Amino acid sequence: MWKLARFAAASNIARSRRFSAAIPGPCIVHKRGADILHDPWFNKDTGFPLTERDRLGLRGLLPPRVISFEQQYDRFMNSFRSLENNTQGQSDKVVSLAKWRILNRLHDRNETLYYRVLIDNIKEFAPIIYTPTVGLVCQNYSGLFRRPRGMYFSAKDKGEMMSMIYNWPAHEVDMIVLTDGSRILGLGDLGVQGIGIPIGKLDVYVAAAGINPQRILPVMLDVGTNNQKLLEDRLYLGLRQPRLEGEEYLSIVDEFMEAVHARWPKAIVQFEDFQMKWAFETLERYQKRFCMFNDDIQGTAGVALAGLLGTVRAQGRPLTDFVNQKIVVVGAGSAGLGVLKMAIKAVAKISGCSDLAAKSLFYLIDKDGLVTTDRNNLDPAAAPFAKNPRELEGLTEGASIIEVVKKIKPHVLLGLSGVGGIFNDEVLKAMRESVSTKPAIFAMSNPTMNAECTAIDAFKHAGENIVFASGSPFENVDLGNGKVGHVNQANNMYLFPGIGLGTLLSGSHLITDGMLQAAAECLASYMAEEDISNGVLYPSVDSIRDVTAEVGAAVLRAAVEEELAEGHGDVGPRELSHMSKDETVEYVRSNMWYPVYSPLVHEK
Ligand SMILES: NC(=O)C1=CN([C@@H]2O[C@H](COP(=O)(O)OP(=O)(O)OC[C@H]3O[C@@H](n4cnc5c(N)ncnc54)[C@H](O)[C@@H]3O)[C@@H](O)[C@H]2O)C=CC1
Ligand SMILES: CC(=O)C(=O)O
Ligand SMILES: [Mg+2]
Repeated sequence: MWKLARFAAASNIARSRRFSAAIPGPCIVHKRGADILHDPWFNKDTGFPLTERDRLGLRGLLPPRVISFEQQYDRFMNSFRSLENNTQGQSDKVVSLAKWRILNRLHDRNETLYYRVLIDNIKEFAPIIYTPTVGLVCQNYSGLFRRPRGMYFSAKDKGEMMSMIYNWPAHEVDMIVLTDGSRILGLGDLGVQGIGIPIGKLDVYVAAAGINPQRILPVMLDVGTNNQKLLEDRLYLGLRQPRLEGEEYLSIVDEFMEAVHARWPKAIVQFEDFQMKWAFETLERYQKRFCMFNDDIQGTAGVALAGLLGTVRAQGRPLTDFVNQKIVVVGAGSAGLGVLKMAIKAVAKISGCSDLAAKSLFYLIDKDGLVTTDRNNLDPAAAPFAKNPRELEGLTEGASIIEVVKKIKPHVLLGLSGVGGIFNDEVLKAMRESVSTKPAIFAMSNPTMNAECTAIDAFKHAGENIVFASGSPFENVDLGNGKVGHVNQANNMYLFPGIGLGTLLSGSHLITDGMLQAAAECLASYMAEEDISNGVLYPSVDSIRDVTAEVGAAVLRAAVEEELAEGHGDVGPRELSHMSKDETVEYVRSNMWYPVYSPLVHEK
């Protein structure tokens, strides 16, 4: 497929072509001398040409030789490779943190070079700046902290946020990722240390969607933590108080959202890793007022839906067969319930059945087992998906995963529980009895330690004909005799960058269900039949810019259809509505920022 080839892994030829790209337009800078060297947005290290050194008062502040961008790139990659060699034999944790540190130092020093190495090596570096290593970084944040990144709003800042927001140095902000640190991946409440997640997600935005890094803002809303270990840790950098609750909590989030909206009315706010109750409540509260979405509920749902549709195709069945699938979802949190909501709508749409009929495909399990209407204190959020035990033929309230799998013999077993290893040998072996010709196992919880099972165990116990996907990356599995068990990465990183970029370019002031559904449908149809039949449901992370261009275009076109598109920059709603599908993809692609050194022009 041409589109897959376009942004395939950076071969040397492709790279050298990019290094000799046309001269970029100038960039205005309001500082001079050492201040520029200490600003990672503008710093070029030894790459400043001599004329620029003169113009900007840098002469004498750098060693005399000018090093090209390509040489700087190679120098960094050589250091990275030496680090890999020098850390051989050390624990995974030590190696991962060492890799994160070397990348982070570059990020802090020279963003242009940092994002270039990230874009060109996204498959290798995503597991460092994103899941799983970002989880380890968050767990150790207070010890790893050297310099701040993003903004921190705390419960102590109540009443001050409207002025604080102006402390951010950039005039324009397009994309904000916000967390309160209450449910960081599957690692629980990490308080202020959760800032690593917005930083990592925004790095993916820059790498995958080409959002300009000068227009991104990671934000931590520190309302305290209920993590006793952190409260007792003398190095902990957040507020040492229990989390705010109820109206006190909401008033902090309200104030932040209003402050953002006042300064940057078009900025998109992605809510990330909020505990379930606040994830749903804030989505409900803001989705019709602000340009926002919740990635764990909505982004994850779209990626899982694309995977579920892929599993129907992988069995050689038409999509209308979705209605005959049996799907067990383990985890009734923000992610699991988000998946159910979107998937049920999709089943009803594809097969023309009622929502009620669509619901009957799904079995929901949480920490107390199978969710049924017999449950005492049934969570209202899970209630719409609770089974009537009278219709279950032998399964009762609270049935365990193994009981449900043995009884139902599902086509798909999907985990969003945050509990590592919960798909144990027995559960995986029971999946051999699945009624599907290609049973699917999605161990979507992050980071790696929290995955419901490993790829090796899945292929070993559930059989070689399964389709496997995980939230964090695993290596493909060698099945012997030259056969390979393909590992898909079912992670919302395939959607959120396109949702953000498509919304930004549409100029819509809201993110609607229609726009999100368009994103999911686009991802679902991205893979060719041949790949799908080989169990390859998602594209390689190497082609993430291409995926994002397609997803972004789908989101933009949905906004146009819903008459929400107000345009962006010089391109107004009329021009957007006249673009063909291919033109929209090209338009989105051409708006992706790409890291090159721009000539710097000083202005007072
Ligand atoms: N792959 C991806 O793109 C994404 C993965 N996730 C992952 O999903 C996980 C859950 O996220 P949320 O839904 O936001 O968390 P959550 O805390 O809202 O929900 C967790 C759910 O798992 C259930 N659970 C806990 N222990 C269980 C057990 N022993 N058996 C069965 N169910 C159990 C809980 O009852 C709850 O319903 C996290 O690990 C997160 O990293 C979340 C979003 C995206
Ligand atoms: C991927 C993601 O958003 C999560 O694990 O929470
Ligand atoms: Mg998340």
